[in-house]
Amino acid sequence: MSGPLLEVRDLEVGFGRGGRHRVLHRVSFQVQHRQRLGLIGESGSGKSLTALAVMGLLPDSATASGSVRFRGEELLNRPDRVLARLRGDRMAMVFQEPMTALDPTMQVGRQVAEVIRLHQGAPAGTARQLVVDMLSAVDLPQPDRIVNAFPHQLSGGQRQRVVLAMALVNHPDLLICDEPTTALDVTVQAKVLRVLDAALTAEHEGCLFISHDLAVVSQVCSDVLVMLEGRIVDAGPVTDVFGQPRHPYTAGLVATARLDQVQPGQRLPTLADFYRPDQASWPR
Ligand SMILES: Nc1ncnc2c1ncn2[C@@H]1O[C@H](COP(=O)(O)OP(=O)(O)OP(=O)(O)O)[C@@H](O)[C@H]1O
Repeated sequence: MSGPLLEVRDLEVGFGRGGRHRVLHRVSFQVQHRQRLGLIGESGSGKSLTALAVMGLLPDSATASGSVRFRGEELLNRPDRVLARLRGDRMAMVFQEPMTALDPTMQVGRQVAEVIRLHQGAPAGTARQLVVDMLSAVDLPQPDRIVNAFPHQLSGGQRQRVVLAMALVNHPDLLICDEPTTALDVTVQAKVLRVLDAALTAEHEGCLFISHDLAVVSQVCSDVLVMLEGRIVDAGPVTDVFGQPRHPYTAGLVATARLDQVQPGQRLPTLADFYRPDQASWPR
């Protein structure tokens, strides 16, 4: 397909009467097919609101203007039934805290099956094998047992992998991740990132990956946007933006993350340096 997967142009979001308290200022960027675009910036810079605007999940108190086009179709300020059709089907989102996406009263297998049923129309029974395959693909141990577990019986990292399974099971074109591993400890974080990397590689999905962690973004993403006080201040391939930052704010971020010790021209390590996903094992 020609044209970008996602095109955000002059997105402005404000709160208060008439959106007078503006928090996003003329935010413009594109996500191409198969591109992994990182979005970094400090707390309060506007990363989450950017993602929520794309997903049509801004709070009612927000006023938004500009344009958000997904595969050429305008989404901004469209009715919720149009956006609900796209969410979980062509676009999916993973939040920082897995319990926001999970129902504590329902077995996780049923929750994954429910997503399949809603969007693929499959009867609940036929989905079971696909659910087990999906839980196995996100590297959950004993998936045929975990399918019957309730969220509170799983660890944080296991829950986030269930959420990833729910986000990926309908093969969305665009996956938005908002700090998906921030709540996890470092080893579990690495595991969830490996699963995500394998999924994105196997499915050729586009990804908007929000993080405040430059090292994580340099591992997962090919390109990056740097956001400061509601504006994009730097953008480009990860190696360029982190290797030769143009904006002083980016230079400061890089200095504190010590990514400046990477020699010019030297490739930053990526997950592929540590892990080769088995593309054939990804369930369909
Ligand atoms: N519902 C709301 N009402 C008023 N202001 C809000 C609301 N939600 C967010 N904001 C403001 O918008 C700005 C951007 O918030 P946003 O959540 O997008 O930041 P962020 O970069 O994702 O931060 P974090 O990394 O902490 O999640 C902040 O100044 C925040 O206070």
